[in-house]
Amino acid sequence: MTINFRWVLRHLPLWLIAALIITAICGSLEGIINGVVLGQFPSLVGASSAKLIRYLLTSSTLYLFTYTFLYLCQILTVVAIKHLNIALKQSMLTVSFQQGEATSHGLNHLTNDAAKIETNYFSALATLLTAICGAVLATTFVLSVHLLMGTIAIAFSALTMIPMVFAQKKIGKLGKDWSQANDRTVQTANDWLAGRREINQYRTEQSFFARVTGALTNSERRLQKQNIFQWTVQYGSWLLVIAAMMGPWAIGFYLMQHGGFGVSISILLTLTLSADHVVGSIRQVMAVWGDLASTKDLRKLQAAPIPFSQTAAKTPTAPALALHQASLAFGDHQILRPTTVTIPYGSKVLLTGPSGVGKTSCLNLLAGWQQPTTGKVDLADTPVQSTDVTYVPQEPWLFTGTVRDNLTLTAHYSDKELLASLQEVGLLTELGPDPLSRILHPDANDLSGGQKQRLVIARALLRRRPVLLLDEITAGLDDKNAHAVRGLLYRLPQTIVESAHHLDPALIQEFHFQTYHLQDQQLILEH
Ligand SMILES: Nc1ncnc2c1ncn2[C@@H]1O[C@H](COP(=O)(O)OP(=O)(O)OP(=O)(O)O)[C@@H](O)[C@H]1O
Repeated sequence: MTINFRWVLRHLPLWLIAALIITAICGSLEGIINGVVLGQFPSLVGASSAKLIRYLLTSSTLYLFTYTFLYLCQILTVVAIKHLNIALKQSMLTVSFQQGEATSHGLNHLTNDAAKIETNYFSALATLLTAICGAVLATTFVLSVHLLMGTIAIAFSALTMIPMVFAQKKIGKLGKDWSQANDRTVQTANDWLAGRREINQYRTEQSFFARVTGALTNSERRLQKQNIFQWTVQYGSWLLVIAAMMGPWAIGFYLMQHGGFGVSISILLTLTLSADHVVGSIRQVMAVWGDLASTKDLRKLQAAPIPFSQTAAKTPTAPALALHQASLAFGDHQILRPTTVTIPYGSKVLLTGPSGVGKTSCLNLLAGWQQPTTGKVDLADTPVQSTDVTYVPQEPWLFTGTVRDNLTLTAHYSDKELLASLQEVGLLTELGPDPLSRILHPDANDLSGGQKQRLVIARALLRRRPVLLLDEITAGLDDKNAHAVRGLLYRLPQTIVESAHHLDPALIQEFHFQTYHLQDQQLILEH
């Protein structure tokens, strides 16, 4: 999806577009008013006081009129940019989420790219509107003063567009280079802050700081390169402005000397004054064109946002989970060869295998989070979706908010249900006197790793979905808690597929677990 002019029009209310056009036209009359007002000077020589006062009042009213509209146009532009920024950031957030983009990339789009699009595209479009209005009005005036000389002046003005026509592609590419360098800066800054402890304990502050600074310098250098190139193109346009002024004068002088087409020095004077507004507006258009071009690649989002589904598909009761000739590979790294396995509802399955063999990837496949390379993964004969199952990850994620917020995730559950789920995972007494209202900060260590894990399990228990996928959930728990949490989960009637290095043999036997060992890209049934 591309953020372009059509997108902008679609995201602005009609009244705002109309008001912007009207105020831009009325606010661009300065050039003409200058011509009209200053053009009357010769007739004021020896005029009466009354005429001079009338002249002053009329001139003031005309300037007041156009500046007031210019002000209103700026205010409406601010309103329009607010609308567009909200829509842009909503789209960026949605696309990053739906495309599974890395957090640092998503944040880079939302901050740096969005800021650049605001300045160099949205604001630039507003400037373009006023510049075009100014150019059109000044052109009309110039042509009405003298058709031939006006046409010549405008034709020469058009020359100033040439550098930008040739440079816009390169400016766009430089803009993209800058964004990629920025991405790297955000990534290294993220490492610097999130990896603070490792960096400190291994005394590598200097080299890590050098990495961040290097990335920062690189992105600033790229921005500088882009800006210098843009100004160089601008300089080329300015040089052509000289031709745009001297050319019509030369022709005008020639016609004056040979007495052609009624060209006089006063016509040339008026034309130069007003044509300067044509050239000035076109020069502004050119500068803005460079800004617009610099965002060309940034405005291409990875995809169009898809509206969020309101309701999860209804999952049938007691569904079987099945791999049908399902395989998985990341590029040429094969994780699972075509495999057919059926896991009847209520089964308890253990997935084992050496580190890095692909257990988490297989769980992601069963969760519908990862699409198989070939074959399919079904739940009750329809492709499994992430909303059909509950996946409890190795590293739990808590959201900023209260324990209640973290359990409900905005769904409706009674306090009784929430407290019961905390009780089930042994957290009820550990979280203080009013556990549901306790505020959590995802980045702070106000809960231990095991407590976080149990809170996420409580969140999963509330949902009672037919399949529970557990990925190393006991990594942060002591033996007693691990045994208790597993005992609780295994007693549930749902299907459970668990990937774990540390097993609980007694429970595995008690709940009749089937063990699949992942080795050589094959799932081998052991029991
Ligand atoms: N999205 C991905 N793109 C490319 N490669 C991936 C992706 N996800 C996982 N891999 C690779 O697949 C391999 C298996 O990773 P996976 O996390 O599934 O292993 P694992 O058996 O769960 O490991 P561990 O027991 O250490 O957690 C790794 O080499 C990993 O780098």
